[in-house]
Amino acid sequence: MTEFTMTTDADGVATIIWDVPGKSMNVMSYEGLAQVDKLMDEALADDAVKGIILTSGKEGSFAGGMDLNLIAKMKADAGDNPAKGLFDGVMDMHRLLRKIELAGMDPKTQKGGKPIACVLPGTALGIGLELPLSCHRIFAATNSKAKIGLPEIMVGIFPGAGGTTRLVRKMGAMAASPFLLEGKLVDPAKAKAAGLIDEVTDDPMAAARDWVLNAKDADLVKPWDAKGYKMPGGAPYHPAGFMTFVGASAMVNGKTQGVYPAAKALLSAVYEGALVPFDTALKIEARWFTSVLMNPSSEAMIRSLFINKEALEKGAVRPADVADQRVKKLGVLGAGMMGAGISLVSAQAGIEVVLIDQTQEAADRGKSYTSDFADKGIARKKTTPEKKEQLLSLITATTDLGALKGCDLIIEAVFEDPKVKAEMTQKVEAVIPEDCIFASNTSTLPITELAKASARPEQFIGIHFFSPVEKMLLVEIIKGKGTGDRAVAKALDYVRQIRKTPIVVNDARFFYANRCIIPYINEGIRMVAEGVEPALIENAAKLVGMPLGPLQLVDETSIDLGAKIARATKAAMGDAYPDAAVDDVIFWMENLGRLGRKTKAGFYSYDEKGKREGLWDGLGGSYAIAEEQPELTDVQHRLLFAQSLEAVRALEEGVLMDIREGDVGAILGWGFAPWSGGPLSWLDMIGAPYAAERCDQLTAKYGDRFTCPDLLRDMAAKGQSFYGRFGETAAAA
Ligand SMILES: C/C=C/C(=O)SCCNC(=O)CCNC(=O)[C@H](O)C(C)(C)COP(=O)(O)OP(=O)(O)OC[C@H]1O[C@@H](n2cnc3c(N)ncnc32)[C@H](O)[C@@H]1OP(=O)(O)O
Repeated sequence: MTEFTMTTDADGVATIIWDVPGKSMNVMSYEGLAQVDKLMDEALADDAVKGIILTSGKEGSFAGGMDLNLIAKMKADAGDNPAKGLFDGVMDMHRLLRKIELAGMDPKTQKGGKPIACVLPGTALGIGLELPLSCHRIFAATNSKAKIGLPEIMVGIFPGAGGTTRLVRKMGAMAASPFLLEGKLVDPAKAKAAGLIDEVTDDPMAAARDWVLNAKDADLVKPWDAKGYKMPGGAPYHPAGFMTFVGASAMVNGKTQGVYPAAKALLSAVYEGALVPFDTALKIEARWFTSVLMNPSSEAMIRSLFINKEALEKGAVRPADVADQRVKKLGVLGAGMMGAGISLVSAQAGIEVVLIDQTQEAADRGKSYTSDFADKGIARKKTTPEKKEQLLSLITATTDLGALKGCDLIIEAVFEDPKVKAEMTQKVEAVIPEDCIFASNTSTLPITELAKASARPEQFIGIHFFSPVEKMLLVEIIKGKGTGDRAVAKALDYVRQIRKTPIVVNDARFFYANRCIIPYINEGIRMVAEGVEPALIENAAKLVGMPLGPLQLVDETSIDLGAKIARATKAAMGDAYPDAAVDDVIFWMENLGRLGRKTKAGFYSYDEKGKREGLWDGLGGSYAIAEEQPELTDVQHRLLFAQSLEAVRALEEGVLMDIREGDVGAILGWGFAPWSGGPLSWLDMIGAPYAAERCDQLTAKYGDRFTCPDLLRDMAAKGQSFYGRFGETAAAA
């Protein structure tokens, strides 16, 4: 497949166009690298060529980077000695980019090279920016929608095609760190201001051509190849540079708790590379990049956070034979926090919204959420007053159910009371079109039960948002027993419209996400009851990559909600209810009125403004700290297994229908240790035999809730992994 082509004009300007057939955006492949390498060789050797322009044939983008599908299997493709195979492959990439950079110039005189410009019509990410960074000048089109940067760290790798070494030498470690360590993406104007690219213009091809035809020898010499080069901000052996590196290291460790291999490797590559000449630094970068590619975390992160996330967003689990169900008019019942957030994200997607509440004041308050959100955007120059008006014009706040006429989707977000919900369902079904889909945003009530109030149970479904709606990326779609395919397709098409990631699960107590997060919180609280040092519980959670410790999480979601869930679960389970020790602590806290952040008192103490201060020292008064504290690994495993075993049980019971959804949903829904790729990926990482053995040990020590699920036991016996057992499509059924 031809991915790069070259033409040379009468003035000797060779234009190399990157245009991968059948892709809406270029991505780099092994074949592409070989092709651009060959064309560069030809252009550099051809006396008729005076200069080169590298650009893309895609409108609005240069490239999305190296093909992440390829990176995910690079290790498997690298032969019997994968570390060597990977290192050699990375060094080949470095050689190509270095060849572009040196452009055939005489190494002694630094003269006689051919100018190479890169033209970016828009988005340029990963190697799609590293390749331009090796050229002599980068011209970008004026395109405020374009994203420019190095997002590799977000999927568990780092810019390993010279981007790390070049950026630090170009702008200094301090200025480079948001791009390298946080994967910050910017539009062309900001990229130019930051020094990532050189020019932004309406006609970048003309500007590049002009530059190529007039460039001087000195214009081709990169700062790091020029005599007397000094790293901006200082190299680590200078006091200022040293402090930058110490600060960056502390910041990275603070943010990642050392569990993300890519962040550590990146810092090492930057530090060690800054001490040595450029070409040696590239080798060091290649060595660290290889170590990251060898680490199972990078494969798991790419799989869950890019490949499978994207597959779910693009309809991997959508019923195939249902026509397009995009939403035109949405009715939202209940203008509280969830209803208001759902209205906001729907209006942002251009959907007409009718927001209903019992009083006009309540409905207006819900709409004002969108207004306030837009005001913040205006203050931060992310939107304009005109766009705000446009957004607000899409939302009708009213008490009149008649306004729901013509809606093709209703999302009910009223009080979590089955009676209230049933009444609303019936009232609303009387006015909406026959074919309208009715969804409940309940987080706790079974969909099949709620659907009993509906005259059209096949059109009844759960669409469960997480709070705050505008920030949380996951939407959990719940199929009740009677839910039909059109309702599932409608929910999926709607989630795609609002640009969130869906998972589809079968109905069961707490569905999937809450079902897994509750055992995590409960395990933390149970440890408090046992006298485990609360700081040990919270830190153990952070050290395995959970964004919030279980005690902080219950403070955020509120302790009275925890108590309410505990009462309802106990009522439903009767004697089989396993969490009495947890209730002891939860009800005690509830009686004390320490309900979490909202009362500025919970497992943590808060100041007047609600800022978290530290763990509440009164806890030890009733739940004395035991003299003997458990091993850190035991605490960590209790917290991880509590969630992961629940995910396995959800899979066994058919609540989860696809293991991709189990992993993606866990990371996006409740922040399950992203470095691991999700709970099922984590179990794959530690291996089923070890996981089963740990289950037995934890069961003997702490109780039956750690009993190894049959599925995991069977996998252990057969030496299987989840992704191995469930195959390419990863479908559980
Ligand atoms: C050593 C070097 C390492 C690297 O370079 S690692 C890769 C670093 N790059 C990334 O992490 C970026 C990943 N891609 C994205 O985040 C998004 O995509 C974009 C922001 C680039 C674009 O988003 P949007 O405008 O919403 O378009 P869309 O539909 O997501 O993407 C257009 C098509 O491009 C494919 N794509 C983009 N980047 C990559 C990539 N890096 N690897 C594989 N595919 C990619 C998508 O899948 C899709 O494809 P289809 O048109 O077939 O649906």
